[in-house]
Amino acid sequence: MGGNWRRARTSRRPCDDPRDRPSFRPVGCRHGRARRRRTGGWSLTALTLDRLACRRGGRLLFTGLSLDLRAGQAIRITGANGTGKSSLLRVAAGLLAPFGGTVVREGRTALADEGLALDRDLPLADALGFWARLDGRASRLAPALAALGLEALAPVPVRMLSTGQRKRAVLARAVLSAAPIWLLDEPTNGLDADAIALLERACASHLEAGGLIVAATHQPLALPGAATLDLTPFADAARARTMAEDDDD
Ligand SMILES: Nc1ncnc2c1ncn2[C@@H]1O[C@H](COP(=O)(O)OP(=O)(O)OP(=O)(O)O)[C@@H](O)[C@H]1O
Repeated sequence: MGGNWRRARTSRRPCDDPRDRPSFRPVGCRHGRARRRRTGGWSLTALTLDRLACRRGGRLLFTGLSLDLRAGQAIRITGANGTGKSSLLRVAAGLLAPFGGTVVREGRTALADEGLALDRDLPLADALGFWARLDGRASRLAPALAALGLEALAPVPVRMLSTGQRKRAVLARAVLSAAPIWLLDEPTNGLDADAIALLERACASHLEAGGLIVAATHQPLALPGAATLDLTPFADAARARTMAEDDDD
């Protein structure tokens, strides 16, 4: 996952199609700017996707997706396999260039996906500690391990972790990162009920502190004040656009 963790950068690219108009704004929630000021968290946190289109493998996956998230807000992204949820997160993280539209990130970004990026031969605490030191967050290692119930696994080599334990380690990195923007790709994959409860608590704390969360998930995930965005209509719009362009040829 080392390649998936990036300092915030702002990318702007003109939308190539003014027809891409539908927008989605999550409802405001009680975790807002006032709370961020109270917690003394990040100075500015926002993620704005404007008329985003994504193309992969020569195929337009979705188009016309707009989203504006501020401090304390969260959204769940749903949609059938292959609609482009993971791709959307990669575009939002700045790892994949949008085909159309713009992405503006205000704040550092942590993408927690299937990648692990922890030294497999190190004990978990040392492997996570490597990143914690890089981020100047060594003192937060123990709380991050505790947040995902990993204390007992601290001395266990990463290669010996189970699927769910590895997923918890990935999520612990998000907690440890101090990045206000969390992009979580199928965060509940492999987690048992207790671990999901811990994840939900960690997410609630993050929002309370003025962070924001985008979670692509097929599973229920309780996120305070979160709306749900179904990617299907945006994938349908992409299909319709592709068909119209084919007809024009
Ligand atoms: N590196 C890549 N190169 C080309 N095409 C890709 C690449 N990665 C993904 N795709 C394609 O993009 C489409 C969307 O994939 P993506 O993983 O974003 O969907 P998803 O909605 O997250 O799916 P799932 O629910 O199965 O996780 C798929 O058809 C996939 O084959």
